[in-house]
Amino acid sequence: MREAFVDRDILTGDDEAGMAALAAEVRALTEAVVRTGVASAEAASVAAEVAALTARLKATRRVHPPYGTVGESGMERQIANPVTGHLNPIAPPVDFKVSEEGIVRAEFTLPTVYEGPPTFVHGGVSAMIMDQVLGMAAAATGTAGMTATLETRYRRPTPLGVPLTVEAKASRVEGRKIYADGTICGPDGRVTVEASAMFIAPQTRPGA
Ligand SMILES: CCCCCCCCCCCCCCCC(=O)SCCNC(=O)CCNC(=O)[C@H](O)C(C)(C)COP(=O)(O)OP(=O)(O)OC[C@H]1O[C@@H](n2cnc3c(N)ncnc32)[C@H](O)[C@@H]1OP(=O)(O)O
Repeated sequence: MREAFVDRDILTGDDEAGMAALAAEVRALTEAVVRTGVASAEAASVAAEVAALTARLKATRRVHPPYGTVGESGMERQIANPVTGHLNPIAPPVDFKVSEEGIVRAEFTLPTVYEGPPTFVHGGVSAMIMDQVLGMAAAATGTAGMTATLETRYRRPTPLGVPLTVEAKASRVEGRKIYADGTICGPDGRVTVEASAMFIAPQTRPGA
């Protein structure tokens, strides 16, 4: 456990930018895959090319995904995070800002690859984004924790392909427990998802 938190390569500058550019292309590839109308022979041909590219990347392999340098808020180092990580092709990615008041906020748009019900965002994807924003709001209190509970209330379907806003703030800290609430809103400002979570700070901070 300790090793997983500590032994990380740190990427900076051109190295981080180069990997982020690769992830962006793979993200575009993923969206192209779910929407392509090419015939099966062309799909098979592309699959062979992608397999060759995968083999090139696997030629050198890190034990764990790398970290970036710690940014202003101290939350940006997980550059392979599945919500915020610019190095992770499955991350939208969502770029959060943390205000001095501890409000964590972002605007983002989700493409077709995140579809659940037709034309709408998959509920599990919304929950993942809420877990992240609520966890960051908890961490903004100065005490980061592991998600112990996460309750999502889906008020309306969340549309794909249009600008959404997500926002969260911690409501209280009770010993090792940090409580936070947040929302996702559609372009009309109406709430589509509400969520509340409780985080528990580890007894011994991982890596400490
Ligand atoms: C500015 C700073 C920069 C920092 C920079 C980094 C920040 C960057 C932010 C990233 C944001 C990422 C956001 C995603 C975060 C995940 O996704 S975490 C992954 C999902 N969560 C997990 O895997 C957690 C798995 N569970 C566990 O590891 C352990 O059960 C926990 C949650 C750590 C608690 O274990 P524990 O410390 O042994 O807890 P324990 O001592 O038994 O109980 C303590 C208290 O909590 C209660 N409790 C324990 N578990 C639960 C539960 N599940 N439900 C309700 N109550 C519970 C107990 O009843 C007890 O209550 P009291 O008796 O004290 O009233």
